[in-house]
Amino acid sequence: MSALREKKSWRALEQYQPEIARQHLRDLFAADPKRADRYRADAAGWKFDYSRHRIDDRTLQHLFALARECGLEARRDAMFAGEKVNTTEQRAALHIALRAPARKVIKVDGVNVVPEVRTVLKRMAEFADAVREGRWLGFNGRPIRNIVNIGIGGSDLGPVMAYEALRHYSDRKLQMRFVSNVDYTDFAEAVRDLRPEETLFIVASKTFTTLETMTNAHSARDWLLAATGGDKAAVAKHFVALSTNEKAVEEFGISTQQMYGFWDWVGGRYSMDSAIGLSTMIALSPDAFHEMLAGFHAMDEHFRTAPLERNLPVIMGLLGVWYTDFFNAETVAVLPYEQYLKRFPAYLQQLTMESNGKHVTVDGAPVDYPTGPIYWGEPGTNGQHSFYQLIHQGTRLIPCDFLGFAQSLNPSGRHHDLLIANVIAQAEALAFGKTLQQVKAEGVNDELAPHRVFEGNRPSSLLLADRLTPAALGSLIALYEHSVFTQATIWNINPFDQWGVELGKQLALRVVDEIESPRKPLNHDSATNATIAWYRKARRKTSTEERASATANAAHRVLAIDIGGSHVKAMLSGNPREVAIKSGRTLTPELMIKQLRPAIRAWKYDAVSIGYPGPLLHERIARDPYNLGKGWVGFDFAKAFGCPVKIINDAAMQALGSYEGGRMLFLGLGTGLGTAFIVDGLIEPMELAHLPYKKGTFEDYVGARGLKKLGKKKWHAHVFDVVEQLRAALEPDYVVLGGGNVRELTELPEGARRGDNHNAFVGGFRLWENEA
Ligand SMILES: O=P(O)(O)OC[C@H]1O[C@](O)(CO)[C@@H](O)[C@@H]1O
Repeated sequence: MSALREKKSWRALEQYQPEIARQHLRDLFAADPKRADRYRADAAGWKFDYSRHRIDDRTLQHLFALARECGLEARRDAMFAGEKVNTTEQRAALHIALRAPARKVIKVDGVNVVPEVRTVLKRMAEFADAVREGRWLGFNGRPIRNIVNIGIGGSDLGPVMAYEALRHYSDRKLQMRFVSNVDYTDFAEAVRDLRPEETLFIVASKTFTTLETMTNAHSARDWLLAATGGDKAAVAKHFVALSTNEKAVEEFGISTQQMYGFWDWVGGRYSMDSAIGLSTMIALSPDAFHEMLAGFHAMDEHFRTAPLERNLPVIMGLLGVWYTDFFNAETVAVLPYEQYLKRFPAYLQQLTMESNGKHVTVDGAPVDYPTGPIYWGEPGTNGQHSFYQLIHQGTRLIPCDFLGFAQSLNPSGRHHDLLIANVIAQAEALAFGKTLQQVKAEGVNDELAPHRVFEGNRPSSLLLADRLTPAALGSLIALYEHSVFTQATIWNINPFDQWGVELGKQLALRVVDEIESPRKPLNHDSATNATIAWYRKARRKTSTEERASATANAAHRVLAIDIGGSHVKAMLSGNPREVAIKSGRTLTPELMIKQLRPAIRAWKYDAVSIGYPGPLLHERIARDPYNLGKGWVGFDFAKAFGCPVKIINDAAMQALGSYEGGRMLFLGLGTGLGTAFIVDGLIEPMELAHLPYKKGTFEDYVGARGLKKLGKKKWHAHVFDVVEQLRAALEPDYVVLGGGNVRELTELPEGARRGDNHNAFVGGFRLWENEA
């Protein structure tokens, strides 16, 4: 049995619980007319009414004894003193230093961190003012109007919640947006109506390595550079970084002058009042940000100094332990009756669940009691019309935290009275319910009556303040932070690490590699393998469709020409019709264009791609083709077509059209042997055909001459052998066999697939895709 369960106060609580469980809140209130006054505590502008909880004085005595037995005061003092209370990472957890007044001295490893905190805040304020006053200009001299915070977890939830909560005080000339999800939709929707020249990206990441954030930051940079014509100097005007990782910030291309730092002793979910709050400061003003910090600090001081019996975070934390461990309550609902707090439950989810979702104690022993409950919620009154039914009449016990303010920030008519009436009524209904007798007394018939009964006895806290201000928000957050800490201390777990998020991250990296290297063997369990296979298939299909439609929608209309030994074929992007003319030993470039012209007269294009059956040097034809006429080297195709022309080896063009990511080897089995190798989107020029093989070269055996000379059966065997040898040498993820003679193969080597000649056109269109 764990040390916690052996504690005297824990045992006392266990023994006492049935007695309390038997009692109804109706009786507890009836027995004590002063209950509402006695179970109330105030701090930092908040009134905490906990009278509707299933407790009495004895419960509280045992709970406070438990806190003392677990060393809460000492552990709290250790945290405030900068000791390394985050034991698994050997770090202090000093978010309280982020809001400490300048005169305070708080040391980590002997160094007072408060001056550093203040220096960063000062720099943030200077920058925030420059943006707010229109002095910070974008690359073409226009002031910044849009701020996009890119971050995830603590680098997103705090900023977005604070912005929404305090929007009332924000500068409405500035558009604030928040991008967190690696789903590109998040970024696309955030910037779709923004002008790059007026947009500032704040890349918020403690580590500056988080996959989602870095992927979005790169997309943001591409988005900006597309508007600046690739002028990288613009990055300095449009990007700032909030991080502890100076090196990675510089590697990304953001200078340290544009970086606002913080420290390893600030956990992600405790970081919204560090540099991570830069977007909040820009939106609200440095003064308002400092008011918020003062609110945090007021609650910190209350937590640090108030006796446990009057200490809001302590009482709140202990009540959570009471329900989680002695009533088996699994969740807590957070229900703000204030629309501006709509993101508060989401913010709290990270704070509470990433902190206290732990299964071992600080010493690594498995816990034998439930730890952190599930937090969830929505603003009232909306929730009343969806999930409150279950809270009122369902079979689970769900303690609720109701939040409300005396004054509305947008007063109008009866709205606020109705809002507050509802929060009061909900707490009353949950606690007192409605008995069968009361229901019947209302004239409800016997059949319906049970359905109308409210059992009641459902606990809730009421957290009330005058008005939602920056200071009120700060102290509210600090209240929950310290309540989480209180619980972690009781449960003897570390609330400051989050190893639980690592495994998924590692596996995702492995899976993404397998998705992007579609021929890589899969060695997961059968379910994971099947899902990856499903997605690979879907991705192949979508990428072909997307390619077609991207090409059709691209600003460039591309004419792709595939020159072969017997035919020249052409296709226009966005138009599935293929035209062909005969080629042969007498075909010159002039003749080819002359013969093509009538067939493509109606086509409108502004770029041309040519797949050329011969060697190229620096994207120019290096030699006339073996099987065609002369005059190809140095021919001015751009002049002849009247638009830019890209020339690529014919095998490379088909390879590009067949490419689906990863390492792909392409072999074109035609008159000769065309070869191309693509790695992560880059085409590696290769002339493998002429490498020595048996008594000749690869091409001698698997080209058209080999087929004719050796006969189908032997040719077939040589194709298999060549694929095998090249695969061993180059280690591709997959092999694509294209060219006209691929149809002679009745079977394919393992891991190889048949290319489609049509892909030559797709490759030709793709050549221009990134330049549209
Ligand atoms: O700020 P970062 O380093 O990008 O991390 C973002 C978030 O990722 C986590 O580490 C969990 O994945 C959170 O704790 C953190 O808030």
